[in-house]
This record gives sequence, structure tokens and C-alpha cells, in this order.
Amino acid sequence: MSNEIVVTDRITKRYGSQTVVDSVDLHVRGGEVYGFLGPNGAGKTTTLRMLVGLVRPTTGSARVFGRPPGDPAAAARTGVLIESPGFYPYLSGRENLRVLARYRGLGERDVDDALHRVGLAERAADRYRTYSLGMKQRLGVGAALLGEPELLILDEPTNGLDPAGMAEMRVLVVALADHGHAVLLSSHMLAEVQQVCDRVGVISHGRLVTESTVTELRGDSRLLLRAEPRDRAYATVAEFVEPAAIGRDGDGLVVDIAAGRTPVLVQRLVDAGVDVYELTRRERTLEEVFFQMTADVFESEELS
Ligand SMILES: Nc1ncnc2c1ncn2[C@@H]1O[C@H](COP(=O)(O)OP(=O)(O)OP(=O)(O)O)[C@@H](O)[C@H]1O
Repeated sequence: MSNEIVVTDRITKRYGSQTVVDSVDLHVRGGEVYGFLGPNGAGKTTTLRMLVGLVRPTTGSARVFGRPPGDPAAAARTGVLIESPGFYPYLSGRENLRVLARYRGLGERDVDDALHRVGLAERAADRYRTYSLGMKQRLGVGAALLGEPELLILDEPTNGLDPAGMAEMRVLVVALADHGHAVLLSSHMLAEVQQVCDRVGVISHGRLVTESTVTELRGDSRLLLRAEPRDRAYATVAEFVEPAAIGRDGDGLVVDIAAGRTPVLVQRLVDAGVDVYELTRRERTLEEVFFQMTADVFESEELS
């Protein structure tokens, strides 16, 4: 696709005998929010570091804006937050961004814009060390935003944040995308990614398990049905779909059925004299999909 601004071709990184990134093909398009998803240690950071030229691939290659990683023309169009940018604790947020802006030949206007965009304009004069973790992360995004890059690469931007901080970061990522930036963000927080990303790449043990839209990945949603009499409802549904596609949820049935077939099923139920009390579509979460696709066991706190 011509709109692809990040493309990797079987990119691989080995450390000694350990292959930490294994033949990964990523495709990030202009203007989209792309979630690079996987558990701790899956190879996300190493992949992102290869994209910006901080780590050299063992084999395979990457192109960012059609250029090799680290190429100045690509770097000028890319803002990066991988690990903390090492801000000075005794300087204010504004002074910290000024230092970075000066280094990159940018002016006060760029600093103002970045502070404003990450919601730190009011606290810009306060020392960095007085910032909350959420504010520190947002200043990191602000640093990546200096010079208005077309692509932002954010490694685990919600790491360590409390729910309020995560919500703020989510709002910020959506606002950045609305403003025309493509965002490539990594995360092990599935619920987070689901809410903000257009497409996701799922990595597990260094291998890309899938790359698709969140909607495609979740596939057809399931139908929750509450109807009486229950045995007749079950029998009618069982004539319509495979028994394996029928589950139970309390006093209801959960039916794996394409949305387009729902009206016919309802008609059959009515014809069979079944009273339908509730009919709701229940979407699969990215978590459910992910568990089906990988054998990885996530820590329960990582799933919230
Ligand atoms: N410089 C290095 N030398 C040796 N092994 C490394 C090096 N950098 C990363 N690794 C290993 O590569 C694997 C993948 O690490 P990476 O940081 O890319 O994963 P990740 O998906 O970003 O995980 P996390 O969310 O924990 O940061 C890990 O097993 C890690 O120990």
C-alpha cells in the first residue's frame, strides 16, 4: 500500500543464541493509530528501537518514510518516546523542552505548541520533579511532538500510570491522530489499545502473530439471548447453528452467529412460539481474541 510509512521486511534481532525479534513484517499507514501489542519481553521495544536506528537488525530490514532507520530525512518526520527522555529534574517542563528544541534548531513557538498539545501549558513553569507520573509521560510525548512530526513512536506510553493517567493518555493519543499524526504505540494493556487503535500488530515471543484492524481481529460478535421456554429456545437455536456455537450465560444463551443471520433466527424463535425477552450483541474483547491466539499467560493486573 502506497500510504505505508513504516514497513519492515522480515526484520530479525538475535542476541547470542536468543532470537528476540523473529522475521517481523509490520505495516503502519499514514494517519492511523497502530497498536503494537504483546506481553512483556515479546520484543516490542527491540522492534521499535530498530525502526529508529537505535538497534541494528541482525537480518531483514525496515523503511520509515521510504528511508532506512536513522536516516536524517526519516528522523525529521518522526517523533520518538522510547524510554524516558532523561529530563532535568530541577528545570521546568518548558525549560526542558527548550533544551531539546534548541538542540534540534526549533524555536519557542514549537515549545509552546507542544506544551499546549499535551495539556501542560498551565504547569509549564513548574519544575519537572514536581510533576506527577502522568505529567512526566505527557512531557515525554511533548518532546516527541516538537517540530510536528508526521509519525509518533511511543513505547508503552501508559506504563505505570493510574487509571486517570491512562485515560488522559488515551484522550491525548486520539487528539494527536485527529490532528493528522500517525501514532505507533506499543502496549501490553489490551483494553487500552482496543479503545484507541485503528489497527494492531500482535507480537508474541518475537513473532508477529497477526496484523489487522481491531474490528477484524474481534471478528463476529456473539448474541446473548434470553427467551422462554428455555428448552424450546435452545432446541430452536440448535437447529440453526452448530452445538459448539451455543454457550450458556446464567439463564441465557450465548450464540456465535453472524450479525446478518440474526433476523432469521429471531423469526424461527417466534415461529416456534418462543418469547424473546432479551437479544443483545456481545462483542469479543481484544483480550479474548489475544488469549485464543497466543499461549502466553498475562498477569491478571495487566488485563485491567
Ligand atoms: N541488549 C540486549 N541484550 C540481550 N537481550 C536483550 C537486549 N535487549 C532486549 N533483550 C531481550 O529481548 C527480549 C525482548 O525484549 P523487549 O524489551 O524488546 O521486549 P518488550 O516486548 O518491549 O517487553 P517490555 O514490555 O517488558 O519492555 C527480552 O527477553 C530481553 O531480555
